[in-house]
Amino acid sequence: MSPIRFAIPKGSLEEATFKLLERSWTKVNRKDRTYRVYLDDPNIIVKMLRPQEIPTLVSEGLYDVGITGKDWVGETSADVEAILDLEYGKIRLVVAFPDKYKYKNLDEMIADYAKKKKTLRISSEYLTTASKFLKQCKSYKKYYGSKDPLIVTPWLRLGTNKNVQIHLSFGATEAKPPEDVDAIMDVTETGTTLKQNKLKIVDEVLTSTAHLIVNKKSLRDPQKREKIFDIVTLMRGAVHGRKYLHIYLNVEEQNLKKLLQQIPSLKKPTISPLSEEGWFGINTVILKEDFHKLIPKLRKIAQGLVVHEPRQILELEEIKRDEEN
Ligand SMILES: Nc1ncnc2c1ncn2[C@@H]1O[C@H](COP(=O)(O)OP(=O)(O)OP(=O)(O)O)[C@@H](O)[C@H]1O
Ligand SMILES: O=P(O)(O)OC[C@H]1O[C@H](OP(=O)(O)OP(=O)(O)O)[C@H](O)[C@@H]1O
Repeated sequence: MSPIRFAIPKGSLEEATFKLLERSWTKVNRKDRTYRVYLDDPNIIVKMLRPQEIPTLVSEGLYDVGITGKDWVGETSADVEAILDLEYGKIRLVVAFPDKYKYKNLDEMIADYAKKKKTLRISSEYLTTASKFLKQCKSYKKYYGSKDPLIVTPWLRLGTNKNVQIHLSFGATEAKPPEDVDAIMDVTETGTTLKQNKLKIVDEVLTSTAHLIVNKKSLRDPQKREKIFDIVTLMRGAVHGRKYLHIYLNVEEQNLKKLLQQIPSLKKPTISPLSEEGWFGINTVILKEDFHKLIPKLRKIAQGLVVHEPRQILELEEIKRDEEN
C-alpha cells in the first residue's frame, strides 16, 4: 500500500498539534528545519505546512489527511471531509473597528459610508469569507446589489465594487485602523490584541477549531480508508481522553453500595475484591469536570484514591459504526 500523506500545521496550531500527535502515537520525532515529522508508523509520511495551504493540498490529493483550522476549510472552499473536531485552536473570526465609532455593526457602517459616498476599506486575511459576509449584509444588498466587493492583493484585483474594498492583510491586522482601513475581519482568541488596539467587536462571522480533514477520494479507496480510520481512531481517542480521568479507589464492603450510587463511569465501574476480606477496589473513568464534585463524597466513604490522566479513550464501537457508513 502506498503510504498515507499527512499535512500538519506550522504556526499557532503547531504546539497543540504536536501534543495531540504525542498522545496518539508513541514516538513523534521532528527534524529541525526540514519540516518533516516521523511517527512510529512508516506508513504515514508527515510534513509541516502552513494551515492556510492545507485544505487545498488535501482536496487536490497531494495529501490524504491534514490538520488545519475549520476557518481555512471554509475560506478555501476545499472539497474535503472534516472528519474529526480536534477541539483546540478555538477562535472567533470577527469584524472589529475603532471603539470610538458610533456604528453598532458592519451593516450600519456600510449604510453610512454609502450615503456619504465614502469608500469603505476592510483589512483581512480571509478574503472570500469577508466578501461573502459583506454581500449578505442588508445595506450592502440595498446599495450595491450582487456586485462583488473589490478584493485588493499585491498581485490581483478582483470584483467590481470599488466603494467597498477588502485589502489582503499579511498580519498585524489590528494595527491598521483607523488610518489605513476602516474595519478589520480578524481572528481573536483572548481578545487582548483587539483591546490593546482600541478596537471593538461588532460582528461574529464564525467560530473555528482545528479539524482533521480527509481527501474524499482517499476515503473511497479501501486500503487508504482502513489506514485513515486507524488515524481517526488514535486521534479521536486522544481528543476524548483529554476530557476524562481514570480513578482507582478502595472501599469497605459496608460503603460499596453507597459509593456505586454516587460514582460515574463510562459504562459501569469495575469492582475487584482486595486480598483483605471485606474490601474492594473500584476502577472507573469519570469526566474531569466531575472530579472536584466527587471529592467531598469520596472523602467520607473511600480510601486510597489514585488518579491517572488517560492518554486515549478509544470508543471502538462508535468508530466502527462511523467507518461502516
Ligand atoms: N490565536 C490565534 N491566532 C490566529 N490563528 C489562530 C489562533 N489560534 C488558532 N488559530 C488558527 O490557526 C490558523 C492560522 O494559523 P497561524 O496562526 O499560524 O497563521 P497566522 O494567523 O498567519 O499567524 P502567524 O503569521 O503569526 O503564524 C487558523 O486556522 C486559525 O483559526
Ligand atoms: O485575541 P488574542 O488572544 O489577542 O489573539 C489574536 C491574535 O493572535 C493572532 O495573531 P498572531 O500573533 O498570530 O500574529 P499576526 O497578526 O501576524 O497573525 C491573530 O491574528 C490575532 O492578531
